[in-house]
Amino acid sequence: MKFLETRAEMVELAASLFQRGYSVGSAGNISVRVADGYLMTPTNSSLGRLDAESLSLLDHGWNHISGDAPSKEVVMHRAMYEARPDTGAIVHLHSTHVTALSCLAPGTGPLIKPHTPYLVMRLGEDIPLVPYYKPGDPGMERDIFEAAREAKAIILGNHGSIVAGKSLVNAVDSAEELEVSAQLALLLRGRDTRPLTAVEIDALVNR
Ligand SMILES: O=C(O)[C@@H](O)C(=O)COP(=O)(O)O
Ligand SMILES: [Zn+2]
Repeated sequence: MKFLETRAEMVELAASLFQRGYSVGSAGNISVRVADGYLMTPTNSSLGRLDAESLSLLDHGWNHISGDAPSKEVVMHRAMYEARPDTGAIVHLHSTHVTALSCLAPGTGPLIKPHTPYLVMRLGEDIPLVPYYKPGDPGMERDIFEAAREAKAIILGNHGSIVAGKSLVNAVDSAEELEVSAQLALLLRGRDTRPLTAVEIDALVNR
């Protein structure tokens, strides 16, 4: 996809997420891999009101080249691209149900169990949790890298989610699926449920 089309797609999909309540205020950020490096949402920008020409452009070494100053979460995005080299775009959200799950006291099992096939097909069987870091803290780099090697979606303790995709459309679709799965997990909490079996999961993952 050409550079101008990529910028336009970022503005359009970010606005769509915002309009449907997946982000509010200036929460969340998005990056997309481009020929010269990475396009990223500027810090303190609203996903609902991005300006294509103000998007931050960073080179392959994540140095700021043009546009407004990038999101404070450069290190978080960088760690995920490094852990998953096939990543074309990353979406970080504070969507309500994922964030609610991320604030629960740590338990023994996974926050989101594999109850539905679409979750497993899109995001795999396990969604890891990385413990709380202050937003923008470069200290999270190792934890994000390790978690991202195992999964394309991560729950950020007391914060939200970060999701990688091969393309921006793919990352947005997956972030939406994660949010709905978190909502289901909260609805099912404390109930006797039937997660998919190992055989059923295998048939989805290896289909
Ligand atoms: O939660 C935070 O502060 C950041 O992770 C965030 O979502 C928005 O930060 P910027 O992208 O720097 O605006
Ligand atoms: Zn955030």
